[in-house]
Amino acid sequence: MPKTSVVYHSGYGHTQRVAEAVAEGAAATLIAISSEGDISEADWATLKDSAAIIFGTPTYMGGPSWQFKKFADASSKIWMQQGWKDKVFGGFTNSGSLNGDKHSTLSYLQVLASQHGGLWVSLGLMPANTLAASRSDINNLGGSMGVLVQSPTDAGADAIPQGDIDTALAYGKRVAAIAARLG
Ligand SMILES: Cc1cc2nc3c(=O)[nH]c(=O)nc-3n(C[C@H](O)[C@H](O)[C@H](O)COP(=O)(O)O)c2cc1C
Repeated sequence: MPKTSVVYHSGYGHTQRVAEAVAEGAAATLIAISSEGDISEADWATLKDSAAIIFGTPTYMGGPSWQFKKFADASSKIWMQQGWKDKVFGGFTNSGSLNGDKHSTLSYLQVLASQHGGLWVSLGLMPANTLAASRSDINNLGGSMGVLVQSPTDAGADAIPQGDIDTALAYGKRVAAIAARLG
């Protein structure tokens, strides 16, 4: 099985819970970006060795957190050498509102992957959008580019709806399977 890594930032633990679900689905290594926006040299080496990299960040003010952006900017050194070219990439974001402008964040993650010459993996799940649909259903937020998650702002990560966690699990599995197929 090719190595998959999930590199994410979480300010208050909600996005971390999503990262854990994606990593569980992908059997991936988890790399947390620190509150200072840094990862270790060993973490950079892990990313270099990975066939697939999945980015994760909360949506803050309609985009990635500054800590994730600092990580992305630091990856410009790798971009110079096209060191991540042809890797498989994916992404997820989490916010307080059902919409919350998460699309802007996912678009940014896709652009980052594309700058690195990567192969972006879509969500690949049909939306749950019938009258009977609920927040317990897979892809109930109806995304297609990557994983969208909504966390109530007055509760901890355990209040994230199961449908969103299941979506994250399924996406991790999909990214790892595609990396294996290309492997
Ligand atoms: C600085 C800041 C900006 C935020 N901006 C947005 C936003 O644009 N849209 C939204 O729906 N929620 C927004 N939120 C809410 C967070 O996305 C939400 O609480 C999320 O679960 C936080 O994830 P975390 O615990 O991993 O940091 C913002 C929160 C903070 C602290």
